[in-house]
Amino acid sequence: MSEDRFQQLRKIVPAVSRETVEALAAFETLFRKWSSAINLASPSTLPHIWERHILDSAQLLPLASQARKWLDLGSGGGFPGVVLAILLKERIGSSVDLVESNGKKAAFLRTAIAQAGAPGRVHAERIEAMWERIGTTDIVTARALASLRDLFALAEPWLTSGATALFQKGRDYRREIEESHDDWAFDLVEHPSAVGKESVILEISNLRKIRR
Ligand SMILES: C[S@@+](CC[C@H](N)C(=O)[O-])C[C@H]1O[C@@H](n2cnc3c(N)ncnc32)[C@H](O)[C@@H]1O
Repeated sequence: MSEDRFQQLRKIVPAVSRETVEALAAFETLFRKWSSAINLASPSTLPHIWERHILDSAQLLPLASQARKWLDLGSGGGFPGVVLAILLKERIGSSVDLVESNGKKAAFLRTAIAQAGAPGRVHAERIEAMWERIGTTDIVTARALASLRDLFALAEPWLTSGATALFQKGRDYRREIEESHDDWAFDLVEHPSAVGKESVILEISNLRKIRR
């Protein structure tokens, strides 16, 4: 493991151990191996997995330092869900539920979680069917899954039951916020991304549906 990577991650997650950085590097290797067989990420991002995907996912952890129960919707190749599960191994009593309806991707997620011995459970199901199975949670994450408005519809049961959302969003995020206000009211904190210049993490709590 390179010292550079260890220091980069320490800037984002200050208490991270060398063992955890090694587990993340092993996840990156597994990701590359499976990417040649199934489509896990856009090929243009493959040379930059560490920065574009792993650090981008890791930056969510310090925003919820007390959270124990995490839920990642549409986990795809494991961002941010697998990265968070690997980091949460150091936080006793924490876990991540990962929901991914694509069977091949879910098989990859299970392999990655098992390889790392991370506290994650993979559900090869549709998000819409998961509320009763998973129940309340502290944090809901989702990256590159849907517009904010559609994310609210998918995550409504959790976000109206006390969970906080941490949604990574790109440069169009202001338009998405505006559009979502047609149907939803919520408390919002905008965090600048530590990784992408024009990106943000939207911390959303107290979601309410507007009844007209
Ligand atoms: C564009 S990918 C993003 C994956 C990952 N979060 C990332 O940032 O790399 C969206 C993923 O969500 C999954 N997905 C979309 N709609 C879903 C649903 N309703 N239930 C479960 N998974 C869903 C897709 O199969 C796909 O793997």
